[in-house]
Order: sequence, then C-alpha cells, then structure tokens
Amino acid sequence: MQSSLRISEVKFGVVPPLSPLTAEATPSKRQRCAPETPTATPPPPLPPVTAQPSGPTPSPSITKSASLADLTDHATLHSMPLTIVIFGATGDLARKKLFPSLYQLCMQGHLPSHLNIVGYGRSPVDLPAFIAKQCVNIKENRRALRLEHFTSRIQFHAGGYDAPPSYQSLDLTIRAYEEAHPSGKPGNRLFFLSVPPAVFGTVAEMISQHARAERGAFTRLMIEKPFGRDLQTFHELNQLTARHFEETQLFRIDHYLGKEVLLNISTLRWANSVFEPLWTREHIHSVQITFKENLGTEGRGGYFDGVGIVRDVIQNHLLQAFMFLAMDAPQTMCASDIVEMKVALLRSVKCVELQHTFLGQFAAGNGEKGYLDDETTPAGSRCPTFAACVLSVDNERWRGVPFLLTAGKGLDERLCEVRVRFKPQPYNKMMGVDAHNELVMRVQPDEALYMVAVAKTPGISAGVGRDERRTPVAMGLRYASQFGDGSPFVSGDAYERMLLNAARGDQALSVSAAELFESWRIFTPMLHQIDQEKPQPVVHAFGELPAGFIEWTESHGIDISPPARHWSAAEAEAHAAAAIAAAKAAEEAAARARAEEAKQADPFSDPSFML
Ligand SMILES: NC(=O)C1=CN([C@@H]2O[C@H](COP(=O)(O)OP(=O)(O)OC[C@H]3O[C@@H](n4cnc5c(N)ncnc54)[C@H](OP(=O)(O)O)[C@@H]3O)[C@@H](O)[C@H]2O)C=CC1
Ligand SMILES: O=C1O[C@H](COP(=O)(O)O)[C@@H](O)[C@H](O)[C@H]1O
Repeated sequence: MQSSLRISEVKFGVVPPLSPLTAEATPSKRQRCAPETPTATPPPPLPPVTAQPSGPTPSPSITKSASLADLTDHATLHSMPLTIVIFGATGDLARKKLFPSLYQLCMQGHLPSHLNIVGYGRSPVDLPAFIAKQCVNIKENRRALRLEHFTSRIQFHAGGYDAPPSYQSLDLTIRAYEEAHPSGKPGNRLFFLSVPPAVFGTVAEMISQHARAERGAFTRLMIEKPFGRDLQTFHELNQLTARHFEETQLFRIDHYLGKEVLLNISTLRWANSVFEPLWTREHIHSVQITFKENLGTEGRGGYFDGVGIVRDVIQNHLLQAFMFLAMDAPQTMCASDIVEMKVALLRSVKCVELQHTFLGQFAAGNGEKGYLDDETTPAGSRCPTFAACVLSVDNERWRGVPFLLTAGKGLDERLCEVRVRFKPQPYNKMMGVDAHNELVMRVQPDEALYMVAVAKTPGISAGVGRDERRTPVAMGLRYASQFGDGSPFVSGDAYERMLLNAARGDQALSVSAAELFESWRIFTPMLHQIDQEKPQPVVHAFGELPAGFIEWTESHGIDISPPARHWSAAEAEAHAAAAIAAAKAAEEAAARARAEEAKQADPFSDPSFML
C-alpha cells in the first residue's frame, strides 16, 4: 500500500516544459538593449562601506538584458565557427566540470560539431597526456559521441597570462580554425576564466586587446567566482572588466544559479497561485537555507584559507537562493527585470554583523582528518569552515522574519536545502497539534520539493478533534519519481547550463554587477572584522555540528529541531517506514481486540469452529 508519508508519490499534472529565456523566446523588452561594443567608461566611484543599508548610495546600474543582436539562436550558433578558450585548463574545475560539461553539450547537439576548444596554461603540455588527465570525468556515451571525436577538437596553447605575444599567437591559432570553416563567416569566441581571481583582470585585458572576435561575431567572457574579496576589491575588478567588456558580454558564474531546484523557485512561486499569498511575514515564521558538505577542503586548503566559508558559499550560492525566495515578482522573467527585483531586495537587507554570526571549524573526528590536518592549510589557521548568519530584511513583506543562512564543510552529509517554516494558526490548537508546516526545497541530493504537513494517522478509529492521532507527513514532489523512473535524477549539470547560456548570450543565469555590489555591501563589514580580529571559531569534530549552534539559532528565534533539522531523504524514508509499521501494529492490535470481542459475544464467529 502506498503511504502518504513517502516523499512524493503525489503526481501533479505535468504541463509542457517552459523554455529558458533564449533568442527564440525573446521578450520585447530586450529590444531596447545596448549593442555589443566595448566601453571605455568605468563604473562610478565606490561609496564608503557602512554598517547601514545602502539607501540612495550609487551602485552599478542595472544593464538591460541583451538585445536581439546580443543573443545567438541555435541556428546562428551552429552556422558559425565557435571557439571556447579555457584559461586554467590544467586545473581542478576544468577537470571536474568544464570538459565533462562541454562533452555533454556537444553530445546533445547544443554546441556545433565543429567546435574548437583551446586549453590555455602557463606551461607546455603533452596533449594526449593532458587530455587523458583532464577528460577523465567525462561519461562517454559511445553511441552518441565517441570520446575521441570530442577530444580531437581540443588543442592546448601555452603562455603567460600577462604576455601579449602569447595572446597574439592564440589569436592566430583561433583564426586558422575560423578561416578553415566552410561557412566563411567570422568566428564566435567564448573565453572561460578558470584561473585564480588574482589574474582575472589581466586576462580580461589581454583578451580584449589581442584576441577579440572579428566584427559580426561575439566575444564573451565567463568569469568564475569569487568576484573580489569585499566591496572594494569587487569594485576594482568590476572597473577593470567594464573597461574592456560590456556588461552584456560578461557572464559571472555562480553555478548554484544552474541548480534545478533553485531554478524552480520562481516557477513554484509565480506559476502557481497558492504560495504567493502566503509568502509574507503574516504567514512565514522563518526561513532556513542550509549547505552541508561531508568533505573537507581536499587539498584546496591553501585556496580556501584565504577565502573562508562565508566568501566560498554564503555570499554567493546561499544568497542567490535567498534572492529567489524573497524577491518580489519581477515585471517579466527577462534577466534585467529579475536583477532589478533582486537588487531592490538586497537593498533592504541590513549588513550582517559579526556578533550575529556563528563561526566553526571542523577538526578530526569520525575517522576523518580535520581542517588543520590538510597540509595545504596554514598551521593554526582560524579560518571558518562553518558559518551561520541571520539576514534581516527591512521591508513590508519580510520585516521580522529571520532568514538563517548556514554553510559548513566537514559535516555529516552532503545536503543543500531551503526550509520555509509557516506560522501556526490559532485553530491548530483544537486539533491538539503544534503544527510546524514547512515547505522544503531540497536542492541536493535527491532533488525534492515537499510540504511537511500534519495528517490524520490512518486507522479504524474515527475520533475527531483532540482524540484523533496525527502524524507529520511529507507531501510533495521527488524529482526522481516525478520526472524519471526513480533512479537518481539527472537533468544536466549546472555548468552545462552556464556554458550554453553564455554561448547563446543569455544572461538569465549570470550574476550582475549591481547585485554583487549589494551582496558585498551586506557581508563586507563582517568579513573585514573576521579578517582583522581572527575570532576563534568553535572547533567541532568532523561530521558533527559545533557545540552551541542549536542554542545560537534558538536565540535568533529559529528552531532547527527535527524534523526540520534531520529530515534527510533517507531519514524521511525511515521515518515513514517507522510510522507505517507503528500504524500497522496499532491496526493489527485493534483487529485482534475486535476479534476477541466478537469471540466473546459469539463463539461460532471464530473461523476455527467452521470446519
Ligand atoms: N575547483 C572548484 O571546485 C571550483 C573552483 N572555482 C573557481 O574556479 C577557478 C578555478 O578553480 P580551480 O580549477 O580549482 O583552480 P586551480 O587552483 O586548479 O587553478 C587553475 C589553473 O590556474 C593556474 N594557476 C594556478 N595558480 C596560479 C597562479 N598563482 N597564478 C596564475 N595561474 C595560476 C594553473 O594553470 P597553469 O599552471 O597551467 O597555468 C591551474 O591549473 C577559481 O577562480 C576558483 O575560485 C569555483 C567554484 C568551484
Ligand atoms: O563553489 C563551490 O561549490 C562547491 C560545492 O558545489 P556543489 O555543486 O558540489 O554543491 C564547494 O565544494 C566549493 O568549496 C565552492 O567553492
């Protein structure tokens, strides 16, 4: 028998898939937008960082979404030469994400089959060895695209990141490919900066000066996070990139923007009618946005130590989730309208203060090494690997609703989820329950959306009101069941979406300068305090929450107690199984009692008499 406790066997009617914002589905607003030309005008000077909301202080203006001229539809993309240059192609990200994503996009026919991929790095490589190492994570589908066909498109260009002659010869290499293209058209060029942030500015400048596409083709730049370390360094980087590239040519990557469940928040809120009326402080008690990893820094301690978990995850990935959850509805789903509402929201968010932040650091435990045991981590580092902070939004919709953002490495599980907890209503009391309805959006693993609700526990007894037994249940949508056959759900990696959107010129998934300005404003005072004062984080064993964290959340009016805290996919199943077993046992006991009663009343009702 199917149980109402199981996550999502509930089937909603499936409507035809909605297309992402592409040239084929262009809102008319886009036509007002700027053409693709470099600008020589840097952004306005930076206002001082204060612990107050930005109010009227100037921030980068919101660029209107790409014009039709800036968007590249499928047919156009496929009819022209296309070169993708990966700076830092020998690195971790290229191996883990970029080459596998490019393979997938080629395999599915999203990118042209004559694509030219150039890896760029400081030292010469042996090409077959480079390919063997960096393409190791590609999951080959031999029938659709043989690996060797894909890798035959890859070449490597060695040179300094700041060496003009190297960019000039890169330009010649690309041009040779473009000139051999049968279309005779100019070649599009997409540059991915998968290098440490310190070289972002130089590479952008070199590309602009020496390796731009010819007229009639696009030059686009994809930049990995982090975009600066604080408001000031973001501003400097922004000035540098703005000097050479239009905002419509820049694609700042936050790969959480490409996660399926986060992408679904706007659909959930605005394609349905039931959620938005409840999406206010009248009904919402608190919101938790949580990121947990059961990994340490895995040899990236050197990088991580200069960054910390706030810059690594909270200021970008979790803040994006927050924005989609809390922003007001945009006028249209056009990228610039979305950015406008995101920025309006961020302007209402007060700066986070260190005294309202909880910091932790994982140590050895449960058979795993601690952060300080990673040989790439500086000895005695106080870098936080765990942090939680509460965002307060000073607007009509959210005033008084705490948004708890928590991120940690070295914890018990890999999990990213959002929990919207609703306020109980007076009538819940007559049902004898302490209703804690929660809408849960599980970003990973095992993508799901479900509502924690209260249901009557099934059984023959027909009590009403307080006499009835009731159980918390999960009603909802598990992606693997709804959109697949139950096996782990695959809908494309976030990097596939990022690369494809950039190739199409669609900025719906890239981070705008205006929202970055506001996000750094919110976190910079606290980050500076951490950098300067180096407060001792609460040291906790790998796999466990830091001591005092639960009390700290309670002091901010947030209850992370079960099921809110522990309802992982496996636990939900176990919880369901236990509740089903308990209900079944109760049912059997009741049946036995009834049979006994009947036997007493009529001994011939016992089947053993019926021979
Ligand atoms: N790895 C990940 O999971 C994630 C990474 N990112 C971001 O992506 C970018 C790339 O990350 P990742 O691949 O991990 O980085 P790596 O540390 O692996 O570096 C990438 C490449 O950059 C070059 N490089 C390294 N150090 C320097 C230096 N000091 N100066 C100049 N070049 C250098 C090296 O290439 P060569 O020696 O061949 O020139 C290296 O292979 C970074 O901005 C990172 O913050 C973002 C999210 C996740
Ligand atoms: O950006 C980053 O994200 C990863 C987590 O990404 P996910 O897609 O695996 O959830 C994190 O490990 C890394 O530290 C951070 O830089």
